[in-house]
Amino acid sequence: MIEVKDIHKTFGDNEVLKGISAKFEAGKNNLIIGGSGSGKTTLLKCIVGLHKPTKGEVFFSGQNFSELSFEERVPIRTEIGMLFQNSALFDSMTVEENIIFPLNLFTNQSKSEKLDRANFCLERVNLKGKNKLYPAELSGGMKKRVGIARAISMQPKYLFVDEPNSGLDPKTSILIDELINELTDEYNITTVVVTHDMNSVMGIGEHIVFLHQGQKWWEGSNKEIAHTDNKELNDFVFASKFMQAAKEKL
Ligand SMILES: Nc1ncnc2c1ncn2[C@@H]1O[C@H](COP(=O)(O)OP(=O)(O)OP(=O)(O)O)[C@@H](O)[C@H]1O
Repeated sequence: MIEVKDIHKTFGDNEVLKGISAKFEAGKNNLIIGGSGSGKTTLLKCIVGLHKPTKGEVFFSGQNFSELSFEERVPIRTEIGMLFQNSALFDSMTVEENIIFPLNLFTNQSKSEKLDRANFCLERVNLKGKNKLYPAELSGGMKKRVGIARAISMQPKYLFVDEPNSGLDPKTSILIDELINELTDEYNITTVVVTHDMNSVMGIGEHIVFLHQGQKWWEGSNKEIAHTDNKELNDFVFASKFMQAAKEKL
């Protein structure tokens, strides 16, 4: 489980996060949603340590990450898998080399152990045999799946995903969501996903934190969202006529 307590983040005179507290449980898809500029990515970066919160604390399985030194954070870092926007694959490396990269950095595994792990992860994301391709030879959906394979190569306890559906067609988006959902469940991962995608919200949003103007404005599940009377959340989720019509049928 991950817990954030009273997270504030200010850039210059721009107070982006104004005291966010939330718990993200293991084995659950935890979604952070909100309008553009509401602070979603900033919150994600504060949790993983890419930003230092101006105030507040982050706990990984009860351990206060915020008060650890860079070296003391290493064991937790090795338990974190990340998939950021545009998949962030290394273009000069093959698919296999990309997946093995974290294993080279953080483990003493032999070459054949690393290869076995890469093959296992590739199979798990339905890309068996694509080892020797380069990122430029992959579609957007395949790149995301390689990104996921790399993120799970270290068997993470925590998985952070920023906009997994950006640039994907609706069908591929759903496949990526389902994959994240299955892995979360299968390995009891604490998964935190930042998303704009309403299909994801309704499809895999077991626990949703809605940010508005730097604050936690609403929290609940995809089932609860359909019946919320929170105005800002309603305006955000059911902005389109199509979503409004869908809501009326729920
Ligand atoms: N490194 C930074 N330096 C200064 N300001 C920043 C920095 N990172 C983010 N911000 C500001 O913080 C605010 C929130 O940005 P953030 O990327 O967290 O929003 P978001 O909700 O993820 O938006 P989007 O949905 O558009 O990606 C924005 O006003 C942005 O300009």
